[in-house]
Amino acid sequence: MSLLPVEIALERLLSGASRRPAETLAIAECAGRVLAAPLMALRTQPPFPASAMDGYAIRAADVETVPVMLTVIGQAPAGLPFDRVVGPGEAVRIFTGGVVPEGSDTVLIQENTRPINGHTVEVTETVVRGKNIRRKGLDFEAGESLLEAGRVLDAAALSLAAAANHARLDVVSRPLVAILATGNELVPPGSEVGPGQIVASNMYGVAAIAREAGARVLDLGIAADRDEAIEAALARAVDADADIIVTIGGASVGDHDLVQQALRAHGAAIDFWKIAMRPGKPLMAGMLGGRHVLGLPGNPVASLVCSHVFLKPLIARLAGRPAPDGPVPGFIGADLPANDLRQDYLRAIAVREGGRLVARPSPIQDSSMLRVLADANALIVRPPHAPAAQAGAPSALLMLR
Ligand SMILES: Nc1nc2c(c(=O)[nH]1)N[C@H]1C(S)=C(S)[C@@H](COP(=O)(O)OP(=O)(O)OC[C@H]3O[C@@H](n4cnc5c(N)ncnc54)[C@H](O)[C@@H]3O)O[C@H]1N2
Ligand code: MOO
Repeated sequence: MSLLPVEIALERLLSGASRRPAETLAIAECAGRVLAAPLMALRTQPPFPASAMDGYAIRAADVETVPVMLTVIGQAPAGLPFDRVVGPGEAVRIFTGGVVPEGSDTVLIQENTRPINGHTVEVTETVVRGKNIRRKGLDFEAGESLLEAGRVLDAAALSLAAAANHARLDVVSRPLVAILATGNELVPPGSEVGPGQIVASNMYGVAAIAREAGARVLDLGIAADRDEAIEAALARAVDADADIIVTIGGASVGDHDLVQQALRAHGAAIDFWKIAMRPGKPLMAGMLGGRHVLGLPGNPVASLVCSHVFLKPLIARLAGRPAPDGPVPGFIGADLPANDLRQDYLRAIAVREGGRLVARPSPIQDSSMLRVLADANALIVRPPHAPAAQAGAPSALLMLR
């Protein structure tokens, strides 16, 4: 049986994925969202020559020789411009953010002056012309492009957008990921668990990965291993206009693995099934009327590893976000046997040792073991047919946290 290499599967998955349309939101709602269009400045900042310090607006020529007395002719606090021209021998008391009045060319910090009375100030230090003035447009000019489309709206980007006078922003709308668990044996967490039953756990981890990647999530609950049950859940996903339908379980070859059959019956075209990876071999992908379908294997670790490797980049593509971080270079902390045809994702604990990131794999790599995955902070990525390797050998590491 031929298994599709991970890279080719990912390429095929992403080749059919494009960015969702934009929506306009109040700026207060935009933290962490992605700009859908370049952002232009609606105003100039600062909009006037502004004082950077508390002190006096003066003419530099007047203080070439110090000490010298100047006549204080008024005040310019922030928000209240002084409306007369500063002449020779004159000063205006100014505060940080105040408009530098016409006629003055410099702001002298108040620490270098000594007020004599309300109308006279003694200047004790000379100052370079232009000092402590933020020129008009120092930060940006009206009409300038400030942020690129695709920029994730972090703290600085949001404040910049607000400073440029945008109350609403065009952002990429978030994809909706509908998640369906399948299996007769599954019961929700907190249930009385009967004989042979298993607590459904995967949905929570998959949903967390989806949200973190920038998606909204619709929980379709648990469907029994019956065509009608699975199809009814698929119909709900279509009604909700999900961009990605994720199924969990029923992806393999057993008599009760009905997901692929139900998907086809519902009109889905399956693009690929079975990947050269461990865990995650039975992963399938396809399209259902313009929606992406990702069939994750049921084994808990397989479903989460596949979500990191496939679901995250797919969501990023739809959400207009940069591709998630790929593996980083590191080293293995234990001897590893030669690998077979499946790319391995070994659960490991990576630590920094003398500037090197060294990952020690868990001795048991069973794809049912969530505790091992929760303890791990990295996956050692071993390519297909990698030869046996000794502790200290380099290896790619996909960091989980
Ligand atoms: N003859 C073969 N058998 C299997 C193969 C194979 O190639 N040939 N592949 C194995 C691999 S690899 C995997 S992975 C599993 C996955 O198969 P399914 O996707 O069909 O998963 P299920 O059979 O439905 O479940 C497997 C396992 O996981 C538990 N499970 C399922 N859903 C959840 C959930 N939402 N939360 C928690 N646990 C879940 C389920 O109870 C089973 O124990 O197939 C191998 N078999
Ligand atoms: O590869 Mo399956 O994905 O867990 O055992």
